Amino acid sequence: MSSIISVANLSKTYGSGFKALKNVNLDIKRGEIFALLGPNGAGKTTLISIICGIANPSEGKVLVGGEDIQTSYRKARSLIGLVPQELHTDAFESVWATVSFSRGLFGKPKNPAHIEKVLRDLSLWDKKDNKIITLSGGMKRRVMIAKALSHEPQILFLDEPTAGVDVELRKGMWEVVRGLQQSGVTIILTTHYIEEAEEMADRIGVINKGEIVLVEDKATLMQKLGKKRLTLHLQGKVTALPESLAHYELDLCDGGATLVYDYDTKGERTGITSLLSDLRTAGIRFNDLDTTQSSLEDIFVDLVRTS
Ligand SMILES: Nc1ncnc2c1ncn2[C@@H]1O[C@H](COP(=O)(O)OP(=O)(O)OP(=O)(O)O)[C@@H](O)[C@H]1O
Repeated sequence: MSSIISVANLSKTYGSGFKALKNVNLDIKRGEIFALLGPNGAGKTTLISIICGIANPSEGKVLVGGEDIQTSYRKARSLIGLVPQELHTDAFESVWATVSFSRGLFGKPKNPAHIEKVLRDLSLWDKKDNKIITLSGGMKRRVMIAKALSHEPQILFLDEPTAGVDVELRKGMWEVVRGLQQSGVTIILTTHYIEEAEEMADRIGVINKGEIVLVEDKATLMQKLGKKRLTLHLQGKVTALPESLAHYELDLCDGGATLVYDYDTKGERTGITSLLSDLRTAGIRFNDLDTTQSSLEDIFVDLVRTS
């Protein structure tokens, strides 16, 4: 997959002297869903604003579809649709007028067939004549996406697309975003919901204190950084573990009814085979066992803490 966005050596120092971005390098592949994760104040909005040409970098370069966002702003910007967190629009306008107006801002000729397609894709067609003020919160968010898609961009930025919406609406939004990807749009989303990144993203980038601390395929990330936990359900309760098992750093839980062993999936050896053999030697038997993989949330918290 080729890069549709290329960010090189990007830094941003605000007038206050605060360094919000420090030498960021990032490539976004055409057609992917990329999730940018980071705690509050990490620099997500600053990064997106620079890529979209809303803010100027202090150093570095951004290419969008091969166009420099500073020297070829109009061309680069026309490739991007930006869905901000808040809807800035006239509450008394109709859905159709609002979305058509957004297209006009990019100097594109009228294309009612495209606007109709966007509204149908977002299940807003039957609301096209409704005033924005009469729409539910979920519909308003979809209007924001429709506005961002009105000028046929190849890239869509979604800044916290599902912040504060209920679980059902969130899942509906995920469907919409997947559909957009299938239609060929590259999607970059910022989110505080780890579950959202886990569910949606092809790749994940983690930003912390203005630095990109990790960019990885989601599946590789989960595998590489994920720890696994083996839980053994013991036949009888055990009050203390023999010295011979000390190096496994086992935890006795549930009043001695279960034994928990954390192991690294990265390691050449998990230690499971020898653990089971040593348990047998120690006379500790179990009825059942299960393993669980650490979630992206565990990985993220670890990364942000240690970086
Ligand atoms: N205009 C500005 N002048 C000075 N500092 C700023 C300005 N805008 C943002 N900052 C600072 O830069 C840092 C990064 O802000 P940014 O909004 O990019 O973070 P974020 O990752 O988007 O956070 P959030 O998740 O809370 O939206 C913050 O510490 C913020 O206070």
